[in-house]
Amino acid sequence: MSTPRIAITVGEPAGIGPELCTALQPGQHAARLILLGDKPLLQARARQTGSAVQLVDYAPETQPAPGSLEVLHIPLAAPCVAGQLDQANAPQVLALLDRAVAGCQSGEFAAMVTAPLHKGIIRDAGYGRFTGHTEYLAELTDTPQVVMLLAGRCDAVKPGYALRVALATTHLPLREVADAITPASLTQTLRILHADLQHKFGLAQPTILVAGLNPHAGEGGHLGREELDILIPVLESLRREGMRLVGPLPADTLFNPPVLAQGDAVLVMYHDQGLPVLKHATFGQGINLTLGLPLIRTSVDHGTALDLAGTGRADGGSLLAAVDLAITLAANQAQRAG
Ligand SMILES: NC(=O)C1=CN([C@@H]2O[C@H](COP(=O)(O)OP(=O)(O)OC[C@H]3O[C@@H](n4cnc5c(N)ncnc54)[C@H](O)[C@@H]3O)[C@@H](O)[C@H]2O)C=CC1
Ligand SMILES: NCC(=O)COP(=O)(O)O
Repeated sequence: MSTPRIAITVGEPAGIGPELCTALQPGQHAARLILLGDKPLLQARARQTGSAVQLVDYAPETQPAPGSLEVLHIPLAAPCVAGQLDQANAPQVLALLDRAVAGCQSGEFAAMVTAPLHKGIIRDAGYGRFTGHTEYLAELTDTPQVVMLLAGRCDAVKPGYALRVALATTHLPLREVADAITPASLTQTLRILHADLQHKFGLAQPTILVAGLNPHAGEGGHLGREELDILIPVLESLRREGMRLVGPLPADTLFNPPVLAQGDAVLVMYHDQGLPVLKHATFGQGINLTLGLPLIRTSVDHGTALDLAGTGRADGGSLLAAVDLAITLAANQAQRAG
């Protein structure tokens, strides 16, 4: 069997993505690592941050020399200075994703890993509907609904415990969150999460802890009706299908270790209900995985960190974890396919 190829998009050129990518050690992975980005930028950022890695041009059918990182060169539109955003380069950031997706769909790549991009500069450049990788990849692959899941090891719950936090809504203004949680969307989110806990994480009968939307999970309807009108009926209906669902639970106490220990994953209703807790517990080694896509996509748990770009001080642990997970998921998928 040939060595799997993993596409790694280097993300926002002014951020820490390029230097974290050139700090990867290809010899440590059972896969070919292909960096999708501007080659001169990657060479410059590697020099600036003290990486001696050998960057070679990607040729699909040619196995690179041991220890070298392959680069699929997609040029920037304008020169880039670390830490300084330039909307002229936004189309290139999206072109990296387009190329990675095309390669995953054709079978050229076994999986894709994304280094962080800057959502604001892409919007400033005129991509008015862009809200993040998750939504963009769903659109590119014609997937009506996907689920964002972040995960990291959290020994405070119990040794080796994997804290997995999935989101019922992703990058939405808070004002729009309640309206976005419908019986149909919540049902589909739980179906995708349940199926991927089984297939991607090997949990035969996963237990999902579901957070309420309102304070105290609505306090019996006195602090909001979404639990009574939407969450409880959806959970009851899916329980009748055999899913193990606990909740809706008040989000303020759900993340206490004894409660977390009863589940395999948490479903929160919105971005900042769950991710601050996850990042507090696991920042620097967490991963972000998009569930429900027809391809494997993992990512980092952090953003572009413009304040650190070019310094070589950014922690590469999360990118490493994302690459490792992509390789594992790709190997599992290949094994299932026979
Ligand atoms: N997967 C992605 O593409 C993600 C992109 N973002 C985007 O990144 C941009 C900046 O977001 P912020 O909220 O400022 O978050 P951020 O994660 O870029 O920075 C927050 C703080 O964490 C630090 N930090 C981040 N990554 C680090 C690392 N690897 N090692 C050490 N310290 C690190 C930064 O220096 C900063 O102090 C935004 O446009 C946001 O949308 C944010 C999260 C994920
Ligand atoms: N906070 C996680 C995050 O914003 C990741 O977004 P995405 O770009 O991976 O969709």
